[in-house]
Order: sequence, then C-alpha cells, then structure tokens
Amino acid sequence: MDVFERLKLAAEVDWRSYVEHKFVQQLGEGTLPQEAFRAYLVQDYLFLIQFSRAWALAAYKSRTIPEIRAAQAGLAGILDETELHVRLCGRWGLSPEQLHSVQEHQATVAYTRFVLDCGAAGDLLDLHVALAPCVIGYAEIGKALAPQGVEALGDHPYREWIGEYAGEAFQQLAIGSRKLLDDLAARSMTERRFGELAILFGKAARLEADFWQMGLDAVAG
Ligand SMILES: Cc1ncc(CO)c(N)n1
Repeated sequence: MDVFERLKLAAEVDWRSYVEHKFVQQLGEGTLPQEAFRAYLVQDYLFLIQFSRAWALAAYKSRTIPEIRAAQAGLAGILDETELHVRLCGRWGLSPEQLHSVQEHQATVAYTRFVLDCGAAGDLLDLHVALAPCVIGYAEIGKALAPQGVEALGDHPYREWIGEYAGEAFQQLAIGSRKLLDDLAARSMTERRFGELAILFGKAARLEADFWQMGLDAVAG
C-alpha cells in the first residue's frame, strides 16, 4: 500500500465527504445546476492562482533536482488547468480579468491559505500531503465519472470538465504526485509523523468538501 492509500484509509470519513460529495454525484449524473457549476468554477480559477503559488513554494522547499522537477510538473499542470477555466468562463462572457476581480469566497481563502501555511510552517512532506487531495483526488474523481472513457460520455453537459481530470495528462500528474509522496516518506517518515500527516490530509480533504459545498450553496442561498 502506498502512502497515499494509507492516508486515505486513515482519514476515510473526510476523504469520502470529499470524493462522494453531492456536488460530485450531481456533476457525474449531469443534474448539477449550471449556476452551481459556474459559482464553483469562478472560485476555482481564484483557487488555482493560489495553488500555483503553493506548487512554486514546493520548488523552493525542495532540496534535490527530482523534487524541483516534480514541483515544476505540478505547477505546469495547474497552469494548464486554468485554460479549461478560461475557456468555459469565456463562453459565459467572463474574461480572465473579470475572473481575477471576483472576491474570494471564504471556502477558497480557507483551503488555499491552509495549504500555503502547511508549506510555510512545515517541510516539503507536509506541503505535499496538503497538496495531495487536490491533484490525486481530482484524478480519482475524473476517472470515477468517466469509467468507460471520455468518449462514452456522449453529450454529457460536464464532459469537458470530466475529460480534463480523466485525461492522460492529469492522470500522469497524479501518478507522479503519489510516487513523490512515497519517496519523501521513505526518507523521513516515522509512524508518529504519519499520524500527524493523516490529520493534515483529513483537514485538506474536508476543505475540498467545503469547496464543493460552496458551489451548491450558491444555488440554495
Ligand atoms: C478545489 C480544487 N481542488 C483540486 C483541483 C485540481 O487541481 C481544483 N482545480 N480545485
């Protein structure tokens, strides 16, 4: 079992609250109101700006070239992801400048600053554990929502979004992140440390769940 699998098991309730969230279920079924998706996606653009900074911080906290390359790949992946947001929001008449001027929701502030703080106060392993629910979680969700591949989704209303995360590039990024966690842990992780990291991982997963909830609340409230 790799470190990511162990973290997932240790924080199972929080993990499930994230990957099985109602937002994800509705997104998969295609029943998610567009208004909820839109509220989510606009905030996610702001989220990705802060997450790019977190991956850049991972480069800064690195000590070896492979670690720096992993951070570079993560940063590049996040920046590529913003192209999806710019494209989809563009169809709703929102330019990147307009997206940039939207106020960050509390859920966006809470999650991104939590991760940045893990990186600032902790070491590289803390930071990568805090980042793990993001890349590895979305890769898992993407795959789960397109079990027969993206082509089989037909004219699914959220096909483009699902395709981004089920796609090869994002899946490879997640595989790289999992391996990096194993490499970092092999060097310095004790069992006591694992317990601390599992708490951190669980918090990040809960903040992901809150992020989905923000999308649903935009419609309900
Ligand atoms: C909130 C959130 N978590 C993870 C990802 C995947 O990068 C994303 N785009 N947004």
